[in-house]
Amino acid sequence: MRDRAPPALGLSARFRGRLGDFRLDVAFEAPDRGVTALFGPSGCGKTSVLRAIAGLERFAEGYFALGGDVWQEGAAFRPVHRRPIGYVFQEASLFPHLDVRANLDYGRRRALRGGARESTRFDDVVDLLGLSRLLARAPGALSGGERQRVALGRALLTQPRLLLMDEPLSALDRLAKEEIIPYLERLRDSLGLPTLYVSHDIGEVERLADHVVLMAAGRVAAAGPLGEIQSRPDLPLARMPEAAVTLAAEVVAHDPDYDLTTLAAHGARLIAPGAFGPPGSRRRVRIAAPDVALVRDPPRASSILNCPAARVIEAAPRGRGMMTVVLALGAEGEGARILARITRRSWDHLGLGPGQPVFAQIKGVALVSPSAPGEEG
Ligand SMILES: Nc1ncnc2c1ncn2[C@@H]1O[C@H](COP(=O)(O)OP(=O)(O)OP(=O)(O)O)[C@@H](O)[C@H]1O
Repeated sequence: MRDRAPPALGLSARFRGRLGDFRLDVAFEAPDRGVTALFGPSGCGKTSVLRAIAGLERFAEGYFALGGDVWQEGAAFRPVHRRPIGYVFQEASLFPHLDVRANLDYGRRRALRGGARESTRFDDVVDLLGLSRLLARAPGALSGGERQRVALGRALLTQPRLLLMDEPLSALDRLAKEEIIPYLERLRDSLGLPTLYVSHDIGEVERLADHVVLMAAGRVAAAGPLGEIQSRPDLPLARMPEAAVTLAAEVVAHDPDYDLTTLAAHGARLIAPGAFGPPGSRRRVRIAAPDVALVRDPPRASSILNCPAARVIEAAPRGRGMMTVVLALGAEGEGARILARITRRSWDHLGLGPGQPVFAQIKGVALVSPSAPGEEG
């Protein structure tokens, strides 16, 4: 009998070993839905973890299970061709002699021949990724962003149970990135396919990830829901100059006269400029730490539209003169966490400390996903 608990229903990974001089020693769990970002600086081992999960790399010690299905444990090792994964790389490697339709169909036929059940249908993938106008084109006649959408479609049609994406946007310019991200968001929101997404771009992580595995030097520094990892002052995200927290919010109403939308986040109602869809639409908003000021009493007149009640949870010094303050929204601090970046002098003058009720003057509430996927082609 092994003295290990039965595998959790999510995704569970543990790899330990060497690649040349590099030592990898990681263990993490993630939900079996949504996007989990593997985030960390260049060379910290993100790609090696993906390759290990795909079965392309075999470390001295390894364990991997998804939804109770164990792919690797001890001497047991399921070979790469028997792992139900879709792999999307930095650069799409499409067959140049096949048109887009045949490229997409290639993955689908192979999976079905291998006995996979067709749970992701061709037409649905074409629709989801806006590929219908591209089907007759040769890969050489596609833009970089279009090629990546086709590569993604091909990966989805292999009927994977896990999608692995290794910096899929890093070879694209900014405009092409902006074009493709809404498709990735749509995929995340409509398929529910567990996805491991490697990136060292915090902007991509803020937009796409639900969960984050923060890596450094071959190890896992922390893992958890995005908002939790962003708002922990002991972790590097909260220490970055552009530290921010992304919150899940629901559209409550749009005021057409002023073109302002009211959103309900956990613990506060927030107002943001623009129209974000009908009431009930779920959106992500981003609040940057340097955009948040703290006041003890609600201001009587201010141009700042958002000043929700909050409680101070904790604070950490940033350099000699600044503080990063963690707040919980809501009069009792029952809501989501956000960060404020204030001077140490303000911290002292306001007599702030853990548990203190405050009002958070939020200068900017930005929608993280401003646009729906564009027209196809
Ligand atoms: N086959 C190998 N032999 C020796 N060293 C390797 C091998 N593969 C990767 N490495 C080293 O392992 C370390 C981790 O590489 P890895 O590609 O996993 O990092 P990463 O976080 O994905 O980096 P990047 O963001 O730059 O892609 C690097 O120092 C790399 O040089």
